[in-house]
Amino acid sequence: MTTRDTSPTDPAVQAELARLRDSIDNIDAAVVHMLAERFKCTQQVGHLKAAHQLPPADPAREAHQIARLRALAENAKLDPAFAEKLLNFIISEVIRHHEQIAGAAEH
Ligand SMILES: O=C(O)C(=O)C[C@]1(C(=O)O)C=C[C@@H](O)C=C1
Repeated sequence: MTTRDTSPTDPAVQAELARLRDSIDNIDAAVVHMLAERFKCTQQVGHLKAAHQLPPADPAREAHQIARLRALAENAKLDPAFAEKLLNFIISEVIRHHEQIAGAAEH
């Protein structure tokens, strides 16, 4: 049998896989809920920035967040490069939202 074989496995292995997948599903749900809360906050930041003509991006704040997240990741034994990439991905979406809000406020 190879590792790619899809034939039925030992029931104990199936049960362990199902148990781990239940935990993964719970964690993924928590991540989605936490991201939704974060985006609710950043939407408010976007409106505040647009109302006061502040730029969508704040590179100094981002540098601080990245340094902090990398340290947290290292303590948590998570790859800091991955944590940085993930934060940059989220922030780039936030900046896109901020730009849309600012654009809409101009009209
Ligand atoms: O804190 C801000 O000024 C934000 O707009 C929020 C946020 C973030 O998502 O954390 C997004 C864009 C900025 O460049 C920095 C941080």
